[in-house]
Amino acid sequence: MMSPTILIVEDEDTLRQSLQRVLRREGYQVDSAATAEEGLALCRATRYHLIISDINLPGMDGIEMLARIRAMDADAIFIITTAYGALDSAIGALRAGAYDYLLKPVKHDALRRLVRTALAGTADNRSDAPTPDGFDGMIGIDGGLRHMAAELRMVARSASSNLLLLGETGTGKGFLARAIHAASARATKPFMAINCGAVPEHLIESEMFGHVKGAFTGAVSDKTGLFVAADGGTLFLDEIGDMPLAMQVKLLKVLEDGEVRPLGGTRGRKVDIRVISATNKDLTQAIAAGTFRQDLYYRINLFTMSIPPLRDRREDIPALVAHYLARHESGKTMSAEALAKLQAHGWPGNIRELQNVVERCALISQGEEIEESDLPTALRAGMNPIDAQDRGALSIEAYTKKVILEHQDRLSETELAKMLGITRKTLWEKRRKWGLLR
Ligand SMILES: Nc1ncnc2c1ncn2[C@@H]1O[C@H](COP(=O)(O)OP(=O)(O)OP(=O)(O)O)[C@@H](O)[C@H]1O
Repeated sequence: MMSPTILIVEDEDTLRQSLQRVLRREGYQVDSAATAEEGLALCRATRYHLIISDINLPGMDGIEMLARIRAMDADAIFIITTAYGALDSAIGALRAGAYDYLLKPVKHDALRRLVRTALAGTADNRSDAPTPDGFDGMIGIDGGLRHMAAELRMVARSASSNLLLLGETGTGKGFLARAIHAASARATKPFMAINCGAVPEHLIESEMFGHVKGAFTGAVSDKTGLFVAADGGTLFLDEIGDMPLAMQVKLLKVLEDGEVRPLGGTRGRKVDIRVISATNKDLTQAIAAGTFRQDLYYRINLFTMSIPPLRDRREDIPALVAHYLARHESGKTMSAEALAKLQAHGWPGNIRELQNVVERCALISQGEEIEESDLPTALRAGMNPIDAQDRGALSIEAYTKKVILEHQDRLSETELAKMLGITRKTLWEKRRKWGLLR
């Protein structure tokens, strides 16, 4: 079998030569060019499987060259090299169809690995067969998440860019992180997760980086940290906004160096990790308030994706309900009236809340069909209605008044107070102020 052909376009002589040497040693046929114009000329004569190019070149830049080569050969795979400070242009390259990017200074290990993954299955028989798409079965990918579909595929393809997922609680940030991992070239390697808000501060460091025996009281044996356990794969940092500042500094250092050292250990270890972080906090506000480091923020969010709350993707509710009912294996279905109620609900707890409601209904309903009367009281009573989202337009006071007037006939004072998130005493005081005492 003919070995794959690679073209390197790099204006820095020593770098170009070293990249060429590393890849030749791997058995590839490698040509090189010092400018985009020269690279284009070579591409007219030879079809390369893979092109590795710097973005910043004298004359025509790497992205322009990418577009021109693409026009001649739609199958060529591009890897872009870029300095950390110019990551924006790497994102531009990914959007223009580059397979992935490598940060300068290019690490030989990372280069070998990425080239191998990029060429896997393409060597010598570049086919038109579509690659399997890890998102095909995901609920909402053709519905309320369809605006994210293209971006998701791009993010999965670029297996090394760190990603930040934003969304309210229960919108599926953890679910999406897993899906992205599973659809990426890292799929055969581990996916590890940690909730930065749930692990006590003094344990986070050893959870993430591990420790050696005797590092602190209670460290009775060596412990492997998540970074090492996830090597080659994906690390999911949930609630990153809750990470203590001291830990943020340490995390930043690991992300910069690609090396972790266990607590009490003397030697570092290289790791290759994609970090997917998630938060329901406004990190820019946290940065302004001094509780989140800006430099870490830049490291973790090469890409940002916002997952819409369930109330903004009501079209997905029937499919989600069907999914959770099928999983319950009771054969029960949801009546049209009950489904209508579910679609009118505001779902402050998003998909997780929906899942709980459906599972509970499947358990308690008597008949084959889940009726409106099987739904939780709060939901039937129209608490947290979908139009609660309009409250943003009202002042809190006006909203509170509206809720009291709308619901006081069928709710007790305790239920009303709970719905408004205030105490009964506060509710009474507001009633008195507005002359609404019962
Ligand atoms: N597209 C989807 N299809 C099916 N189930 C989903 C989908 N998205 C999320 N879920 C389910 O919804 C539940 C909540 O998702 P997940 O735990 O990922 O939310 P989250 O945003 O990470 O929440 P939190 O911020 O509270 O940790 C999970 O049980 C998950 O399996």
